[in-house]
Amino acid sequence: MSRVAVMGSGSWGTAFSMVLSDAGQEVSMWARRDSVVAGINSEHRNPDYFADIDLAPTVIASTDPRAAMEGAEFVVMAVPSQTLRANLETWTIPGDAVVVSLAKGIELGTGLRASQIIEQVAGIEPDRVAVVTGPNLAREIAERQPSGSVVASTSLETAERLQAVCHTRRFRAYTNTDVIGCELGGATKNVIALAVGMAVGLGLGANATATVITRGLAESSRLGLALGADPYTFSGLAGLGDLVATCNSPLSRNRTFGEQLGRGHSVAEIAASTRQVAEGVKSCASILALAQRAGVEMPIVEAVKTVIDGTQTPPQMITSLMSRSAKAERY
Ligand SMILES: NC(=O)c1ccc[n+]([C@@H]2O[C@H](COP(=O)([O-])OP(=O)(O)OC[C@H]3O[C@@H](n4cnc5c(N)ncnc54)[C@H](O)[C@@H]3O)[C@@H](O)[C@H]2O)c1
Ligand SMILES: O=P(O)(O)OC[C@H](O)CO
Repeated sequence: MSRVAVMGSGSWGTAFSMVLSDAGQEVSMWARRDSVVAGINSEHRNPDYFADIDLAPTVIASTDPRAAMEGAEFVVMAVPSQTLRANLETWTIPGDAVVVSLAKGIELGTGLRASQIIEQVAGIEPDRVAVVTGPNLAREIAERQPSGSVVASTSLETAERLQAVCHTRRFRAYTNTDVIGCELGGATKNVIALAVGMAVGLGLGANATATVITRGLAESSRLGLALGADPYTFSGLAGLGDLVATCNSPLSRNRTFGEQLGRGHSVAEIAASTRQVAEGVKSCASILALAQRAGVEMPIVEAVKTVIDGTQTPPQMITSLMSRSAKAERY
């Protein structure tokens, strides 16, 4: 049994805590709100996320980050990408713990992936940093539906240690050492899901959504290749797998956000209607900046950003994408 701290008690932090406890680990969660801690410790339920599903009694919670991380061999970052740096700056990671990111976004301003933020802020070597990614809609994981996932670290040994603590008969974790590709796949699929959601909200059909998904994968792979990723990662669970799950599921916050945009709601209205984060809304800008620096064309990401910025409407976005010059199909 390993002791694992999960820093963040939102959707994915809560569902991943269930995976870890199902795999036999002792889990200690950090939450910001007293009511969430009280619910987990006394009712064994998170009152704010999946309140209908029981947590194992061995899952405990605290609002004190130091107490949550005490003695942990793995510290899991389960906060949104744009808040990771500020949270990490206030935390002291214990001893030689492996730090694991669940985040799927690129930091605004720096263009850093979550693993790079962890290395930079916590001063941890890459071989002690890992990520979990793949087609893992939190609600389905919390319901213990079967899913594949990817645990990635530049150190295969670290990835295998993480695999050993979270692999279950319902959560099939595959190792990967291509952290760059795994994190880029997870971040870019959120932006592509916004575009697919817009197409759905506009009433477009399967041909349109399949085209956005496929060309979205092409531009994500192009970016990955330019930034040193293994292109095969993009045809795996962290790439195609997550893209398909997110773009096809009404459970996805990014696809849902896009769908609301397609139905004519504004970014501000949609953001105000939920407290959950659709990472693609911010990461479209940071991913586009990364692509421009690398000289990579990402027309769908660029088009999504115009809608988020309010310079195009979703129908105009579709028209502008369809009006691009004719091309050969290549990555
Ligand atoms: N929900 C999913 O299905 C899912 C699946 C895989 C990956 N992810 C990724 O995991 C990360 C976390 O997502 P989530 O779904 O748990 O998000 P969420 O919005 O449900 O929860 C975020 C958690 O972070 C905490 N937090 C700490 N500091 C914060 C701050 N400054 N602002 C906002 N929240 C703060 C919140 O209290 C909350 O507990 C994201 O990068 C997301 O893309 C989510
Ligand atoms: O709800 P979303 O859009 O943040 O997607 C959740 C997961 O990343 C799916 O794997």
